[in-house]
Amino acid sequence: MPLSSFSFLRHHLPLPLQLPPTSNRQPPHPRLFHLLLPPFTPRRTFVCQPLTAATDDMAAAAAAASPPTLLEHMGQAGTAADLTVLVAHIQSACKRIAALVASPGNAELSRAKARGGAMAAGRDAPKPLDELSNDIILSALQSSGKVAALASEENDLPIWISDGGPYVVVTDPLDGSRNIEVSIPTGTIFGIYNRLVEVDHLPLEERAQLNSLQSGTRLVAAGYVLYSSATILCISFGAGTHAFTLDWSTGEFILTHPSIQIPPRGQIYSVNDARYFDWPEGLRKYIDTIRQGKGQHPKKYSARYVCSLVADFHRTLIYGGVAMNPRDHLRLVYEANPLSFLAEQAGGRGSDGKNRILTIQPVKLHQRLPLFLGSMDDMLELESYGDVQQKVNPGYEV
Ligand SMILES: O=P(O)(O)OC[C@H]1O[C@](O)(COP(=O)(O)O)[C@@H](O)[C@@H]1O
Repeated sequence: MPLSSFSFLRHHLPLPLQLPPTSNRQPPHPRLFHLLLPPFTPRRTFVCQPLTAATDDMAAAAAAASPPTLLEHMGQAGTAADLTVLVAHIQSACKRIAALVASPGNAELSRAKARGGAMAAGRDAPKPLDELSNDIILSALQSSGKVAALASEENDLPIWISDGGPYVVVTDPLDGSRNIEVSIPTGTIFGIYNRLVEVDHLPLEERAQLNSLQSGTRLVAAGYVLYSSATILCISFGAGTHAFTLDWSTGEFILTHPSIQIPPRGQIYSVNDARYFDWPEGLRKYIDTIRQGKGQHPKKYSARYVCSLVADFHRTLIYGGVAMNPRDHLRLVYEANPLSFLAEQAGGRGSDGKNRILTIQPVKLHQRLPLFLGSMDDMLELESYGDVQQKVNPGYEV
């Protein structure tokens, strides 16, 4: 029996698991039904019948009805061919990073570290995962043939890849990697710009620099990949924010959250509040007020802080509220800009406490700033306190 027939049947056999009648859970995603099926048994002999034209039609109809993969979605949206090729390479790189962060090798890395440097030294020393992730992304971008320059958190200077590449990519290849040893979610963040053809005549270093310091308003696309209980790729091409979940059985990112709209107001604030005593008066007042349910929204807010930017942002995008790091810590070019673009495309806001992030002109590749992201009403209320940027930044150990 051809494999495709199996795959068709897996999608059409009745579900053996019934949801409890009182449950308000959504039924599982159609592409994931087969994961709930028990292993194939000879009792289901009818599945071995050859497929007829009718079943072929049904298979085609089912394929048309199922949610698209990332690349199918881009095809339907009429995305430029060059951009589709580039995103195809980025998604492949991120699947490799997803496997890397889940690999048993990490446990050995952390045990060796805990033993106090018993790891191999020099050329044989294992590379930290953020460096490995950077290598994976660089190599994917090189083989895409679509990238002129890459600016990454892991490199002091932008890397010039190819004169003819139509795009420039900025990235934090593995944010939150300090959490890896305890299996807390991590993420890749990326932004895509057009190459500035008007500076093609400049010396290479200057060209690379100018291309990487483009203002966030010029982003063509931006996204993140969250490596957590599910691997989720969230992306915007400037027409809404959409999230795709990796189906490990097929290796495809499947559209699971089309046209995300961040609720105008949430009930969650996300901040490292061990720094309360270093915060300015305005921020303290804001947090004190919403905690007590005395703000514009009459409910008491809850606190959630993973300390992993992509995870904190993803939750905020779906549930609403505000995620913030009020000190000069997060990076404008490859963290704040892409995430603000996604927030805005979902109806939310990204600011440094005063200004819209996307309008801040970067002057340095690794420039840091306070970052506030979230629901429109929560953000406006927060900014109305004026004094929310933390000026004291002693460089906390943890
Ligand atoms: O220590 P803080 O101020 O809570 O910062 C935590 C933030 O720093 C990050 O870990 C990023 O920091 P690094 O770029 O130094 O890895 C984010 O994932 C997280 O949101």
